[in-house]
Amino acid sequence: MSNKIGIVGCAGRMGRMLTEVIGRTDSCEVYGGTELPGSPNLGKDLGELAGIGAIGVNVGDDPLALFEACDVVIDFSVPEATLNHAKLAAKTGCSLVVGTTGMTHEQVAELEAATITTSIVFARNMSLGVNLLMSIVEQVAASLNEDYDIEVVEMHHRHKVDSPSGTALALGEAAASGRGVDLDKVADKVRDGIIGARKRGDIGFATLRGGDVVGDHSVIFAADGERIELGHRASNREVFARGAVKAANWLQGKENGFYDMRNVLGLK
Ligand SMILES: NC(=O)C1=CN([C@@H]2O[C@H](COP(=O)(O)OP(=O)(O)OC[C@H]3O[C@@H](n4cnc5c(N)ncnc54)[C@H](OP(=O)(O)O)[C@@H]3O)[C@@H](O)[C@H]2O)C=CC1
Ligand SMILES: O=C(O)C1=N[C@H](C(=O)O)C[C@H](O)C1
Repeated sequence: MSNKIGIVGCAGRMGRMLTEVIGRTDSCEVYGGTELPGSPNLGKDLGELAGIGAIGVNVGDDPLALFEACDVVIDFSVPEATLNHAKLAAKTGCSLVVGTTGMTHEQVAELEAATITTSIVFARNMSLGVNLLMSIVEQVAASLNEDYDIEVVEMHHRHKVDSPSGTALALGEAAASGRGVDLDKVADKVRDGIIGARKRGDIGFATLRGGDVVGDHSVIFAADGERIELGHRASNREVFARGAVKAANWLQGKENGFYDMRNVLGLK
């Protein structure tokens, strides 16, 4: 039976890419999509927005109706909207795939709380490559001591609003976990002016923004005399959309619970 997928934020960069990817994926269909009331895209055909031609599904502004009608909803939007959508998922029992970044620990805990009555996949990066990279970073960090300074560098397009990226933070968490420390205690995210020498054991972050860069991430382990660099570059958003659709199909028939892409990809 075809998996009925709803897309919230369906006119956004990821929303449009999702329509395209679902359109050419067997066993699922775009069943509806929403944008905020007042959006200039209300009433438009999702396929037209995605550049694949009309599919007979129009942009609405009633997320409750979407959650009631669909098997699973995919959400790449903003944290406040995602939390509202998690409540609707909990109320209706509809599954949810969340790619939204920029959420606080408290907001992620709220998302998880919704899984008492539904199933959610939450991943700050849905690509296979980045999820593999996380495992590798954890392993390398576990093998090296604090003589190796860890720095996470990311670059994204000029429209991105959150910093560091969700992926950069997830990579920092993987490094911290490998080293057996709490990222919140060692993260150094802001450097400006006479800040003094680098603190041993810190995990630093650097953010670059510009042009149409889809998403570049590097984790650098720098010691005296040598440097290891592990990285990933996304050259289009399709890698994220493919991961999200895989997660949406994987969720069919799953127990209520809070999952991530490493569950979906069988990496843990
Ligand atoms: N996990 C992953 O693999 C990836 C995560 N992301 C993350 O996904 C998020 C979205 O990215 P991107 O697509 O580039 O951003 P966009 O701004 O292009 O898209 C977000 C869309 O959501 C809409 N929106 C906002 N609030 C609501 C709401 N309450 N109901 C319905 N729609 C809403 C926006 O409308 P409007 O423009 O009118 O505000 C917009 O159309 C970001 O947090 C980004 O970091 C991105 C790529 C990959
Ligand atoms: O906003 C984006 O574009 C992206 N956001 C995610 C993040 O914050 O890590 C994932 C990807 O890098 C693209």
